[in-house]
Parts: sequence; C-alpha cells; structure tokens
Amino acid sequence: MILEEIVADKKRRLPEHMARISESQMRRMAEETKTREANCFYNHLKKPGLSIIGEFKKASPSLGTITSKIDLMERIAEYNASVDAISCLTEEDHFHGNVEYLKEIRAKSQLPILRKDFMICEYQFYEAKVIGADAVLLITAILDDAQMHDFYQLARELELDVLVETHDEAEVERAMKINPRIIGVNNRNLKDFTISLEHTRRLRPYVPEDKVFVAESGITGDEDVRFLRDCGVDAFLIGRAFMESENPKALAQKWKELYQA
Ligand SMILES: O=P(O)(O)OC[C@@H](O)[C@@H](O)c1c[nH]c2ccccc12
Repeated sequence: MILEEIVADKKRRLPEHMARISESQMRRMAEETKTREANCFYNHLKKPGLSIIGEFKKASPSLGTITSKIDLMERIAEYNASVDAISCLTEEDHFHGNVEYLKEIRAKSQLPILRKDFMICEYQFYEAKVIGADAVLLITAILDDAQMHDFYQLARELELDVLVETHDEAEVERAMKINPRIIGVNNRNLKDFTISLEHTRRLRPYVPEDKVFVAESGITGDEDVRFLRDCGVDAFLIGRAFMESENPKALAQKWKELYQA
C-alpha cells in the first residue's frame, strides 16, 4: 500500500536530514525559535465562516506531476490575498516537496503555515519549528496511540498547532483520544486513491461541534462547496484545484461567497 511505501522512504530519508543538522542541535534550534504568534493556525480556522487552507504541492502519487500555471511567488501573493492558511508539502519522494519551499513561503507570507508531511519522528517536529511552520499534520493511519499522544504533546510544547487527519470511524475514535482541537477527514482513500466527499458527511457527527472540522482533498467544484457547507464544515484544505488554476485567488473568493450564500 502506498502509505507504507511513503513511510518506508521517509525512514530512509531522515538520516540525510540528520546528517546535515543533528537531532540535539535541531532540538536546541527549535527551542530557541521564537513563536511567531501562538495558536495562529487554530485561530485562523476557528473564526466564523468558512476558512480555506491553500496548498502548495508539485506532485502526488494520485495526480502525478502537477504543472502549475503560475510560479510560487505569484501563488503566495494570490494565497496571501484570499486564503486563511497555507499548506506546504515537504515530503520529497512522492510529493516532490522540500523544506526549502516552506522557508520561501515563510519569507513571503504572514499567513499560518502547515507543514504537510509524514511525521514519524521527533526530529521532524523540531525541524518544522525551525523552518517557520506554525502547524503540523498527524496522520492517524500511520501512527499508533502512543505516538499520537507523544507527538501531539511535543508539537504543543513547541507551540505548533496540530491538524489530526482521519479517514474512517475507527480513526476518528482513535484521534479523539488525544482530544485534538483541529480534526480533518481526508476524502481521498490512500489505498486506492478514490475520492468521495461522503467520508466527510458520514464522519461529521462523530466530531464534537467545538472542534475545528476540516474537509481535506477532492474539493474541485461549486457543487463540492455546497455539499460540504450543508455538512457543517469549518475549513477546506484544497490542493489540486488551486494548483491547476491560473487564478486561485478568484477561486477561493468565489467559494467563500458561495459558502455564505
Ligand atoms: O489536491 P487535493 O485533492 O485538493 O488534496 C489536498 C490535500 O488534502 C492532500 O494533498 C492531502 C491530504 N492529506 C494528505 C497527507 C499527505 C499528503 C497529502 C495530503
């Protein structure tokens, strides 16, 4: 299964990162990194009305290489003017991401940034803080309960917000054990890549109203926006539709209006 492959490749990649900067050094650097604005990712998603997280990704196992019609600088300017947070893939082998992209975005944006990666060891959390991320992703499917608990704690100690990703009932139940403030449903099945917004609708009742509830993946058209509005979703995480658009700003603004209508 693709998730296992990605995690295996991640384990092979980590020593490369650690050879550049050791874990003890990265930890020290993280502890010395000033928090830009505590809880900013959470606060930007929590505010009334629809919030949108705009993603930057150059490729994915399901979509292959994505050819963007605008360059990264233009994209950041468009996102700055229209979305509430930015998600940046930093996974190298399957999503062609890099921590350098996140640093570039940090230099040009005041928006909260989510480090989108497959987080499996403490080093990545320290690194996230050092490169300027405000939040990290925890994927329930690749972590056991103890890891979920410990990584969540570590992130919060570093004053990073956490988006906890789920895909089915059992994962939501496991995720709720750590009582996260932000919980997402990935509409993409990572076993066969099928996408259905039904996952968000079905899982909505299992997530208490006081949590920030995020619909992730597969949001590409007006119908999707209306459907998710009726499900009662606080935020959208959108990659492909923005990556393929010449004008993601106009798209984000249109969908926010539609959500309110
Ligand atoms: O491009 P889409 O279908 O709009 O999806 C964005 C985002 O949800 C997706 O990239 C994603 C969701 N969870 C992930 C975990 C790892 C990597 C990527 C993802």
